Amino acid sequence: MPADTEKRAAAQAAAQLVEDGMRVGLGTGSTVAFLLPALAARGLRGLRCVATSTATEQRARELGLAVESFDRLDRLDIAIDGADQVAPDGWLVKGGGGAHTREKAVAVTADRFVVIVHAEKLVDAIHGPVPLELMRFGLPSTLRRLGGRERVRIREGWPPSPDNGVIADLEGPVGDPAEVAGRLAGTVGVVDHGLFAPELVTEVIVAGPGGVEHRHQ
Ligand SMILES: O=C(CO)[C@H](O)[C@H](O)COP(=O)(O)O
Repeated sequence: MPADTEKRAAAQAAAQLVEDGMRVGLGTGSTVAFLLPALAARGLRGLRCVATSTATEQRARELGLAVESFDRLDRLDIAIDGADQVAPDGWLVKGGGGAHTREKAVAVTADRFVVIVHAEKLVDAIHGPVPLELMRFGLPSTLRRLGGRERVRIREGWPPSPDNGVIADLEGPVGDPAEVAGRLAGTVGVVDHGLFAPELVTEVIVAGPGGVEHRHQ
């Protein structure tokens, strides 16, 4: 199956998990772009959605999905999002689209966090680049404490948007994701990082040449 066919298949499977009246977190990216029409096509009643990026919000609204501010909801029934890497131990890398801080905030709010990927996202072990969101204030200091510019590459052509701070990537091997995630979380100036721990994830839906597989964590 070509990647887009697989992305669509994973997205359609996830759309089936949503029921009338649910509060739904909508992720960001090209796989989620297939989720939004699949969800809209279900014609569910009383959905209340929050979006992890302005791009997702705009597209969801165009499709007639009711998107509200995340300021108004403190619990979600389900959140559905893509990923850049999925490791066998359940660790994820997210943030290829620079939305990982919002995506994590939405994921932790949901009773059920469902990840939708095509088979190429499966990796043997988590590796760099790991997306970062950094405060603009004191950026040189944060970069130095993270290991300098050989270790952290600021994404070119990503000016600060209403959605994000400074988006960068931590390069090189990751080793133990839990250790790296802890170190990044403890680094002043790092808003958040794209490592998602297995405990955050309820289910990964993987679409590959053999069909769609639901992996429960
Ligand atoms: O984390 C993300 C955006 O910040 C995306 O979910 C991730 O990059 C996967 O994107 P795609 O579905 O386009 O491969």
